[in-house]
Amino acid sequence: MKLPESLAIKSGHLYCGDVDTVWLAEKFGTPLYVTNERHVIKNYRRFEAALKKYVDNVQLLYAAKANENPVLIQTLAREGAGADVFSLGELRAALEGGMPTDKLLFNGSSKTQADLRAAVEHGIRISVDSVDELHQLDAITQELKKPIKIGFRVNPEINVPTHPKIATGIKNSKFGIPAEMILDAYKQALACKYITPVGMHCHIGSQILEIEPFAIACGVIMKVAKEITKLGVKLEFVDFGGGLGIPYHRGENPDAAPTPEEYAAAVMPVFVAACKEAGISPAFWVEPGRWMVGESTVLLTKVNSVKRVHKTFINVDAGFNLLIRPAMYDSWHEVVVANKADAPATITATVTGPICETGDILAADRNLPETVTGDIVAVLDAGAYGYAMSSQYNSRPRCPEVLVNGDKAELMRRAETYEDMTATVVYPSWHRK
Ligand SMILES: Cc1ncc(COP(=O)(O)O)c(C=O)c1O
Ligand SMILES: N[C@@H](CCCC[NH3+])C(=O)O
Repeated sequence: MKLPESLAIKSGHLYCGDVDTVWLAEKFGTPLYVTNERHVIKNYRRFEAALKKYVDNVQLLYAAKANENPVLIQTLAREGAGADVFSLGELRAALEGGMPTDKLLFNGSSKTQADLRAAVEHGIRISVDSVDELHQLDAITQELKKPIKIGFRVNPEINVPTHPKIATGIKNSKFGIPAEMILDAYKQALACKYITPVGMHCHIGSQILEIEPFAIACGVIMKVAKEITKLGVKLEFVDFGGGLGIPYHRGENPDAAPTPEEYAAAVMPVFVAACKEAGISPAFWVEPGRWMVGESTVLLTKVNSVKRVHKTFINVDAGFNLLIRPAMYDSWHEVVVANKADAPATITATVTGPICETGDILAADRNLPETVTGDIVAVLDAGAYGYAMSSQYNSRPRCPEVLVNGDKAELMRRAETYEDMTATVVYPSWHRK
């Protein structure tokens, strides 16, 4: 199996950077998320360099939803990243991570008045998702007498080869405004006293392993850019969203995941030509989440027991409470027995979590080395939508997260406790002791 660059095998153990994951599991306990910071930094630099080969005016907005740990956001902020934020919580994480407000875009198809108000008060650009939202924003800006720059999210109506639950730019998606209705939205925005439309936003979906849809979307969006320029909109940015997939299948028949260089080679010429034709020079914005952090992280989990019945179950201490992707999208994550990382596969087994649901399977029917109680199983490529989508289901406190940099390894989030989980519980008066 071709491991992600964040990992290596040394003396039979799986390493993250220069740190033995088996040692990490012992020191910090399991389950444990472990992230290679240098890998995240490398990814950021590579993505930015690929785009900057074509135009200088490029801004990467890390999709904070993929992994909103403020430490990682700080890592990316130091590299110059901004963020796509989808909630007040993500906004706060981005600000705490040190991202400047002019590198943030407040996204969302169902924003509250409080969301809009916060964006206006912080002076953060907003991706407006409906004309109704525009009118609400108009009222807020008039009340606060504060100007705000916006873009609209355009739905390019493109089918993408990914799981239907994460295809966002398809015709019947809840996101964005269809291209045929967008001119009217911009006209209405131009008429608002404190609102200046300066941008355009789209996002066609996530975990996309083909490049063509990105280039097609760019063409559709830039056609709209030309039209709205004619209306009098002075475009400062066009944001093409995220979506670049990673190779979750790493064994036989590995995923042929596109690279940022391939992405840039397909998309940037379309963008550059369309800008030239329309006589505009907006910044090129992009919102990678998964590609930035997905491969950087493993979830370490200990084997509680091995059950040999009609098949072999390896029962581990992490389940869909900590990594919901396999249960939610039937996603594939490679698993490696971290303390037997170069041992030959001799059994076929299913790695199951401790949650009281049949669907709590992390990896089904995998070829693994002989595995026993106490072994450490590493679930690969868990950095995006892993901890971020975790829960406390079955009253299980969330596990800690460790950040590795070279040979250094420290907590970037401690384990939750029972007290953390119940801190918000309030007993009604007739229940008090
Ligand atoms: C608006 C928006 N931008 C960016 C992303 C990040 O996508 P990905 O993690 O696939 O790069 C998403 C998630 O799909 C999104 O909804
Ligand atoms: N949560 C999804 C990706 C959705 C991206 C957010 N729009 C996943 O784990 O693959």
